Amino acid sequence: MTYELKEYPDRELMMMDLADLIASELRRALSQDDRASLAVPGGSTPGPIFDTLSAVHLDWDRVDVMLTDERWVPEDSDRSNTRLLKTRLFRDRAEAAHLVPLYGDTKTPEESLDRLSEGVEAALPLSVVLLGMGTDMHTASLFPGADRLDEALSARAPALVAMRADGAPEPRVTLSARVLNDAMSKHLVITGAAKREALERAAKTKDAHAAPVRSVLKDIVVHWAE
Ligand SMILES: O=C(O)[C@H](O)[C@@H](O)[C@H](O)[C@H](O)COP(=O)(O)O
Repeated sequence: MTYELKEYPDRELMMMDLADLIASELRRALSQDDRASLAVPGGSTPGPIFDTLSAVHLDWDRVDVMLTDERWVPEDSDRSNTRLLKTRLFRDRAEAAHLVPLYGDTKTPEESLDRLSEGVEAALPLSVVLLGMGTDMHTASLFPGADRLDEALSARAPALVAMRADGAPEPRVTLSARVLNDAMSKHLVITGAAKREALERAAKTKDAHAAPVRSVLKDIVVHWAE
């Protein structure tokens, strides 16, 4: 595994540094192309990164932003990653960015998948991807034992895959490993001893099905703070 580990003295500093780093990578992408794209995780970790990022000077109206994965819950649910994105990132200067939706108001993700996939594909390849990880070694919604994990990890995977897993309380949609790995720049943000230990375990595991985060650990920078 070729991941680079960057350790920070504390979480606050890490979140601010990461926001600056993402902003400078987006600026570089915008200097080379008309548009740039950013994929970010939901969950409880990235909120402070979004807070800083939302205030940075950037041609946000030329940036497409999407989630790495979404939980199939309505947007007014506390568990909605879209809601997190809208309240923490899409404000201040970043309000001008274009949201690529990963949720549609249908009963199942499958009913919205074609439409959502079109939007995602139009914004590829990703300029920058930021990923999160769980202690069960999932990243995005690539969960160990998930029903469509094979498809999502395959070299010819579609951009977006609907996913159900014992470790996830609701159905999900997730970017596939192929799309995540095609990004120009990849980052993983983790905090605490348990996630660091899980990352080290994943790197040693041969089987990406047991440790799906392994599938994105090549050419990635892992950012860690206690
Ligand atoms: O919707 C989600 O759950 C995420 O996108 C997921 O992949 C997340 O990044 C990890 O589960 C870590 O979550 P925490 O940051 O809450 O630990």
